[in-house]
Amino acid sequence: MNRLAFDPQRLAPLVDALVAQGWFVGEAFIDAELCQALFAEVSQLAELDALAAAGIGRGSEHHLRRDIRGDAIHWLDRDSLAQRRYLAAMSELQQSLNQALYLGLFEFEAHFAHYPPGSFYKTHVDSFQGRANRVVSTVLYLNPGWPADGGGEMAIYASQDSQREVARVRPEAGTFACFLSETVPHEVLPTRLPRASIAGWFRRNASLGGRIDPAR
Ligand SMILES: O=C(O)CCC(=O)C(=O)O
Ligand SMILES: [Fe+2]
Repeated sequence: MNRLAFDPQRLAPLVDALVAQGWFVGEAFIDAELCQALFAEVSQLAELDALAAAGIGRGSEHHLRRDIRGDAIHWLDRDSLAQRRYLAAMSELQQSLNQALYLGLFEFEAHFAHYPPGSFYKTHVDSFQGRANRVVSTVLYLNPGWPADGGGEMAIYASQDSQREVARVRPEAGTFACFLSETVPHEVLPTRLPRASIAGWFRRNASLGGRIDPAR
């Protein structure tokens, strides 16, 4: 379980796509065995009712809006071998992004997400307004054998035009998406089946009025 969870040869095309179009999607990108372990972990958390309803906004502005987003989450806490292996892979990706793009990324935060049937996440960008904290967003999908009529795709929209869809991503286990957090609008379309993923963000150091701005 110690080897890198993705093929390093796929890094160059990922970086090129981020530069050229602001987003990348790779199928069978993350090791299947690792995806299985992560899927088992989030499924168990859902079964135990150990996930928390996700909100929007941060700090005191954080509130639930089921009309905007309907997932339940659990922040990765390095509690399992699978989590640690995934975080090691993201750390490798962070180094490549920093070397190639001088992004100065210094931290990665991520949570499991579980979307019950009928839930969705309306079109948004991931970086909160006025805070250049999240720089690159990542999503790893965890459901094996996602059916064509399962819904729950992620729609990616053009940077300058959130009406123009440029990609639609089926949430199949192993598929990995990443995109620029501040400029790429995206949406989770209503899912018909329980949908499991890990959403994560590479962050840059940011401070607010002299206070450091912690992750999450
Ligand atoms: O699960 C996805 O496809 C995207 C999730 C997302 O946009 C988010 O958590 O900010
Ligand atoms: Fe998002």
